[in-house]
Amino acid sequence: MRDIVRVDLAERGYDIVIGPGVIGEAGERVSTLIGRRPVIVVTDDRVAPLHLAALEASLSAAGVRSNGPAIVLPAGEKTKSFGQLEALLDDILGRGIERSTVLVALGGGVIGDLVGFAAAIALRGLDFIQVPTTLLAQVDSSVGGKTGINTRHGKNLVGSFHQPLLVLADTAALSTLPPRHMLAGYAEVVKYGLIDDAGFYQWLEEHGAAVRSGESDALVRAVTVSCAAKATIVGQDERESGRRALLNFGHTFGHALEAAVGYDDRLLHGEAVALGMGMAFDLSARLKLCAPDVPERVRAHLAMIGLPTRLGDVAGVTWDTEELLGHMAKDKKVADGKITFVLARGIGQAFTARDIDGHEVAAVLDEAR
Ligand SMILES: NC(=O)c1ccc[n+]([C@@H]2O[C@H](COP(=O)([O-])OP(=O)(O)OC[C@H]3O[C@@H](n4cnc5c(N)ncnc54)[C@H](O)[C@@H]3O)[C@@H](O)[C@H]2O)c1
Ligand SMILES: O=C(O)C(=O)C[C@@H](O)[C@H](O)[C@H](O)COP(=O)(O)O
Ligand SMILES: [Zn+2]
Repeated sequence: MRDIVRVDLAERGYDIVIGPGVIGEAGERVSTLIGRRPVIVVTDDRVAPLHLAALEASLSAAGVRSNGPAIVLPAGEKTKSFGQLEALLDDILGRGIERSTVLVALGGGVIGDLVGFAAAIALRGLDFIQVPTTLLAQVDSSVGGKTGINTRHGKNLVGSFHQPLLVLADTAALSTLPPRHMLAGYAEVVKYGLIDDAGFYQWLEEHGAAVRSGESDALVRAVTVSCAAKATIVGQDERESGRRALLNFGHTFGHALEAAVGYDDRLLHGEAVALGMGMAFDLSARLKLCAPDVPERVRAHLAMIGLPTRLGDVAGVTWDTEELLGHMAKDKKVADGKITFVLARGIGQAFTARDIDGHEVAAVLDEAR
């Protein structure tokens, strides 16, 4: 028996299949869904030696047709770029594909976001399947249809909403994930507890170490609860006109931090989110929206797990508050020149707010060092 979470979006609805060994079932599940349509698998050069053969063997054993060999891109955040998008489209289109072609994204959030965007625009829309291999991708990026790339102006500023046909989250594939990336994914897991599920947050305070170390039952539960939380929100607000903005908790600060670092390995997305969630609670406490001890309760948990909680924890970066404020002003949630913040009245009680005093935001950035 597998955990299966349904993303309920009428004709764009799909299943997320979760559990150890799901990649071994990929062939049967994909073949049932797409029949004789051809696939092109896209992955990165760290995932390819670890998990590509198993996926290809499963697809081939089930008779899934392939339109040429897998495309292997460089690993890392810098691959979410115009240059890599162009190279990917060039390779796909050079194969003389038809609209029946289905792209299969095997990898973390970088591959999923890039391949999803390529699928959205190639021939004005191909179907795609997500096979997420990082914790972050299994609990967050493979679900919900946000696809895109970074630009020199900021994070994810070019992209589209394009839902996958299916998500196959093989929790056993996380056994090869470096610990730092496991932790980065854990930040997005905690996010679901912090935004609207205090019971899940409390469970994480007790079982977070088991999730982090990859204990199968804890991991499957964390991935399933996270996917169910995201599926519910996406089902209510697919294009982020309201409630979906809660999934951006910690991201207004976090994306600015990533932009300031320049998307290199000094700061991973999940690490930026961990820092940003602490700051979102700091801002909430400064504005007397939540009790003053909540930011430290959250930081204590994130730090116990091993995530950064202060800007000083990020080695080799000098932070400039004015620069960070400039990046925050380019957030996609800016409307009428004002940033929409996701704040919280307590754990599990996030909400969106506007007209926040810029001096308070600057003070939070200054004090988070
Ligand atoms: N679309 C969304 O809703 C959404 C949500 C959250 C994050 N994101 C985006 O996701 C990206 C981050 O994704 P990520 O954290 O998965 O990073 P990533 O894709 O860069 O993967 C992290 C690293 O782990 C390697 N890797 C992947 N799977 C592995 C495995 N099983 N074993 C060993 N190594 C493995 C990768 O090659 C890479 O080096 C960011 O660009 C972020 O903006 C998107
Ligand atoms: O799915 C969403 O909605 C999210 O906000 C999930 C985030 O974790 C993710 O990082 C997302 O890519 C951020 O989106 P953006 O619209 O702020 O770029
Ligand atoms: Zn995120």
